[in-house]
Amino acid sequence: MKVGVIMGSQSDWSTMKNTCDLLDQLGIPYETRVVSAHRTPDEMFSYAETARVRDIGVIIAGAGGAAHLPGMVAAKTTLPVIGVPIASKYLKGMDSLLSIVQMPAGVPVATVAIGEAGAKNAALLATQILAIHNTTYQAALQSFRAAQHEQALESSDALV
Ligand SMILES: Nc1c(C(=O)O)ncn1[C@@H]1O[C@H](COP(=O)(O)O)[C@@H](O)[C@H]1O
Repeated sequence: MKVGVIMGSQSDWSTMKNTCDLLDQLGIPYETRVVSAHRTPDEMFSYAETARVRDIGVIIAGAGGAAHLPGMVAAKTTLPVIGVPIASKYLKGMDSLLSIVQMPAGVPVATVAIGEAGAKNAALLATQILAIHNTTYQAALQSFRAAQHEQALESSDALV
């Protein structure tokens, strides 16, 4: 089972690369695609409708501005969808965040923080979902946490 990483535009890649780099680090298979509710609506529906049979277990959707992509994908699949708000030029991603997070009851999108931190947490959340029944992924997450723990302690030592 893999993660589907999609984004509304190629211009989102500098943020969404953080998701893919972390999935690589954790050893999680994924595919990437530019799909847009606005610019390629038919392809977006087809992506969402076929995701499960193509062995995708979780979808991570990054979008900026009027960020309809995560919600529209969520409307067409019962796979979990994690939305990453991209930092937009004029409104700094507040538009993206509110577009993604304020879903009506019945069609959830798990929304993470704006930008790089959110993109990384999306990868971790997706891995945690896939790890429910996968002990290899559980071990990868434990190693990640252990390394993070060491790094935090070391950064504290470096303050002197
Ligand atoms: N929010 C969406 C959707 C969508 O929601 O379907 N499609 C493109 N976009 C967003 O438009 C922004 C500007 O895109 P361009 O840089 O291509 O003009 C991007 O952040 C993209 O996610």
